[in-house]
Amino acid sequence: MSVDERERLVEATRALTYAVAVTDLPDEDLAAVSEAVDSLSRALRKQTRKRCVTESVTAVVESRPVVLDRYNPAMIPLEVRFPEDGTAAATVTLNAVHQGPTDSVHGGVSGLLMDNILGILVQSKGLLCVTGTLSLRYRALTPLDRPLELRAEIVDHSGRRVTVTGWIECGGVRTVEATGVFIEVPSR
Ligand SMILES: CCCCCCCCCCCC(=O)SCCNC(=O)CCNC(=O)[C@H](O)C(C)(C)COP(=O)(O)OP(=O)(O)OC[C@H]1O[C@@H](n2cnc3c(N)ncnc32)[C@H](O)[C@@H]1OP(=O)(O)O
Repeated sequence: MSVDERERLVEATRALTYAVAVTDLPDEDLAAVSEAVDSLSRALRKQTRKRCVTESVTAVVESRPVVLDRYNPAMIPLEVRFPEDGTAAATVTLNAVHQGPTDSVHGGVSGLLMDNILGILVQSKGLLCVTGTLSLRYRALTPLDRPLELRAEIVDHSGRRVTVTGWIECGGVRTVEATGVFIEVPSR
């Protein structure tokens, strides 16, 4: 399968996930849909690989934007830009698939987004790290269906520890603040 066809399949699958999350069809109409979806799963499983397709970490450089999790339909694709001020930035809109119990973005999903943008900023500097500690402060509910602005900046690098802060804003209101301590590891 070519990469473009894979991306098309992943996009279609995300659209299906959204449709499943919000469909209000009566139960009697769902059986046929489930049957069709099961049949698609069987078709795809005829040939599988062990892990999801990902971009190589060493391909992440601050001179060009990168899309994280482009080929994993269960993750949130994040196009990360690296402005000249040395930070990382991304814009993303989430929907009902990622809702928490308060009709807003699930807090764990916000944590995932923060881990990703903080981590990829560190990686873009050529530092191979894993997340050691990630702290989050939820200042306000993060809305669904509206563009969210994500940002990350490195505030300290001492020894193997790289400290990064980041935040999520919506309409100029900061809803989440994060601090991550990333630990340099030997390249595998
Ligand atoms: C397209 C592709 C995109 C690629 C880019 C994608 C970006 C996505 C980002 C997601 C990244 C992840 O989710 S990574 C997955 C989640 N993280 C993990 O699973 C990490 C699991 N933990 C570990 O592997 C380990 O505990 C390590 C590597 C973190 C540390 O073990 P170690 O190597 O033995 O190091 P150790 O000697 O203990 O400590 C080294 C130094 O770090 C400090 N240190 C150690 N742990 C911590 C900690 N949790 N918080 C603070 N500081 C710590 C120590 O005090 C010490 O400081 P000093 O005494 O030297 O001063």
